[in-house]
Amino acid sequence: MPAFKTLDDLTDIAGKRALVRVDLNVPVANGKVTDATRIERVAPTILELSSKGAKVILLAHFGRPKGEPVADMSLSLIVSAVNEVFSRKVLFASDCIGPDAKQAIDGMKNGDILLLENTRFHKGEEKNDPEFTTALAGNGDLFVNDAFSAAHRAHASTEGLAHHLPAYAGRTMQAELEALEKGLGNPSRPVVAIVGGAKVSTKIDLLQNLVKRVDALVIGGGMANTFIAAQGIDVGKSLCEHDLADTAREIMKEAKAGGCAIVLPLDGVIAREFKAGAANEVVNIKEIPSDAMVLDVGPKSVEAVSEWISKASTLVWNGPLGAFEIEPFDKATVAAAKHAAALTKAGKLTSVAGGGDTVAAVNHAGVIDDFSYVSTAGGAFLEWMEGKELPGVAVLSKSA
Ligand SMILES: Nc1ncnc2c1ncn2[C@@H]1O[C@H](COP(=O)(O)OP(=O)(O)O)[C@@H](O)[C@H]1O
Ligand SMILES: O=C(OP(=O)(O)O)[C@H](O)COP(=O)(O)O
Repeated sequence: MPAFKTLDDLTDIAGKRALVRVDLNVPVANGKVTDATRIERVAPTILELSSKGAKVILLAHFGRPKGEPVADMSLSLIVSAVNEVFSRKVLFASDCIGPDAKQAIDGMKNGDILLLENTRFHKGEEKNDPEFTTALAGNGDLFVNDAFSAAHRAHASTEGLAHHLPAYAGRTMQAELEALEKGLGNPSRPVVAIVGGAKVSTKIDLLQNLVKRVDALVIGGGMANTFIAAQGIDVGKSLCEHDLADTAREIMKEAKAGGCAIVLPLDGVIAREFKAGAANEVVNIKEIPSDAMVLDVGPKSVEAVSEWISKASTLVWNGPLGAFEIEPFDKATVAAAKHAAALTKAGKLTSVAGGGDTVAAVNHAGVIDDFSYVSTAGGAFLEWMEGKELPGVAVLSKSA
């Protein structure tokens, strides 16, 4: 467990401007937050700081807008969900630096909570640019990082700020690291990992190390399509990153050499439209029509995944097996979640799942309370599992 300062080290903060990095990158459909877990998890830190009289200024990203304002990635869309979870009125400023931010901060009273607009609307955020970081730091007297799920990013608001201001870990940051260490610090074998979802390019590299630490890697979702295509199989219009075929082949080679089983789908549920209730059918994974896309793994694959979960003593899971937000493409994810939950309840499995959408999926399956631990983090949790140093955590230790 890394040593860092926590909120317990913060005394006499009435009137101080606390810049708090949180992860509010929550799933949204039709303008509504569909899973508020990440908001709920940062509430203790924010309400504690507020009750001690700090002016609480929230920094967060939302989606991947690539350094420019994008209307449907505005954090204004989630303010009402934040108000609801905190049972408080949270103020909002339409920029995270500059005159709009300054005006809003100058108007704050002790204990107020202000959410600043998406930090990723500025190119300097992801570049960890010193000029942008200095501008952010100018709005605060201290920095609290409570965004464990973004701690694998060395961005201005997750890493840079800790070089400018006294830095502290928030309650969720602390709790996540403690829970992961307790559940997975010395995992009981066999360890089975399930990795699915859509963030193929940002997660595929970490599989290279993960296959050295687990006994089996079950691949589903968009990630699976990339591995299937890498074997020369046509995946039609499926979500797939063809330029990562070499990386996928390399991972399969390394897994084989190290004795880690790679489990890929045998069949898929295909459709021609990405929408709920779209006409669909099950096909062999080698027979995907060129005008169709795989939106879920099929029943034979679910059976195989369930068998691997049954063999596991420890399960780590990030990324849904299919497009679970649109029925009936949630079937495989729900079946796997229920199976893992039942084994956990029976005391036969330690199960840890994480990631913004994975949490939503496990919630959708109705079994979130039966998992051993559910992390808010996906990529960060897998990188932690790989044994990698997370920049957002490392900098807190250095500044302690
Ligand atoms: N076969 C698929 N085709 C398209 N999208 C998929 C497929 N399988 C999963 N997804 C999508 O992956 C997304 C979640 O991926 P990701 O962001 O990597 O997970 P997490 O947020 O849990 O880390 C979901 O929105 C889901 O719809
Ligand atoms: O949703 C997140 O990560 P996750 O999809 O791995 O759970 C975090 O907010 C990080 O987002 P990013 O992967 O765009 O840096």
